[in-house]
Amino acid sequence: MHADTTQSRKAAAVAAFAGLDREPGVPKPDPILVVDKVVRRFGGLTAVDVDHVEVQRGSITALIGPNGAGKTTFFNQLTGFDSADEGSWTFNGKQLKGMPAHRVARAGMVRTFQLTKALSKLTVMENMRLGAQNQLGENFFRALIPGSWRRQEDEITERAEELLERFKLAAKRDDFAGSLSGGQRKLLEMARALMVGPELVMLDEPMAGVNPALTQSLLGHVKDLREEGMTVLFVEHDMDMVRDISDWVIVMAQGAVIAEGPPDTIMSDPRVVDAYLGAHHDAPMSAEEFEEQLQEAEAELESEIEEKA
Ligand SMILES: Nc1ncnc2c1ncn2[C@@H]1O[C@H](COP(=O)(O)OP(=O)(O)OP(=O)(O)O)[C@@H](O)[C@H]1O
Repeated sequence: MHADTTQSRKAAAVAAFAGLDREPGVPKPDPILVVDKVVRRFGGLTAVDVDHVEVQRGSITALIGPNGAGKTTFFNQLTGFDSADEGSWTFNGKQLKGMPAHRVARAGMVRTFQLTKALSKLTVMENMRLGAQNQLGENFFRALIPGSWRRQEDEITERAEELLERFKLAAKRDDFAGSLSGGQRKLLEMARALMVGPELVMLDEPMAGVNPALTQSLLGHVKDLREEGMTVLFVEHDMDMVRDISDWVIVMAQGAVIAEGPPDTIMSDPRVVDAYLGAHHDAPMSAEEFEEQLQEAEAELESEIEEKA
């Protein structure tokens, strides 16, 4: 990828958000995904209650929020791994509600999954091939045409090999996925999702368990997806990553979208600070805020010591 293309993709993403209201549900200039009134209840608990949200095509959008905010449940609904009780959503203008996961993937929207125990016992290559099969579903008619199944198999292997090369996992091709490091697992999760050539890639905590030495390389891979014209929506607790790579941030709390905005200002939005503090979760503090907190805590400690003395 040439530097000027890289610049223009990033610049286009930034320009698309310039001047937008920082309100939940704000319309985007060219949304690839539009969600309306999606609700998911578990018994008496309303895990997701999203009134309206849009994801801008060609951008990297972060979905953040305290533990239990409903981010994973929302991801599962949009990608057909769980059903919504109410609401609808369109991807490229096409209604997706009720569509099973493999058809959602075929339509161009995929989500990554953290490597499960069962997948850890398969090789890297088997994981890649399975990724394609699961996502594509079975095509019985094609399977009946002599030779076409074989051809499809060869195409899958070829694509898997290209992706493993790109993600620097080619040497690990025949190793068990469970033997990979945290960062390599994340690369495999991303590579698997790309097996179906998606337009929108939804990453589930791409930084979880990654050694700091690999952070930059992983961030680079995520940025590359945008440079290739894909849209990225990711759930992440690592605020450094959110600041570093996202063009726009959507914040969920108690199932609803409570704030949206660019990464440099969203962390100081009082609604966001309240949501994190209310949930007793690590607040996304700036260095200055952290310093302030530290000084307050030290002052409190000193006064306690003085009182006791
Ligand atoms: N299958 C389920 N059955 C019952 N309750 C569920 C189920 N899945 C999720 N929940 C509940 O729904 C709420 C939202 O959970 P969810 O995992 O979507 O939040 P999250 O924002 O992804 O949290 P985290 O950041 O900790 O992963 C939580 O209160 C959770 O306990």
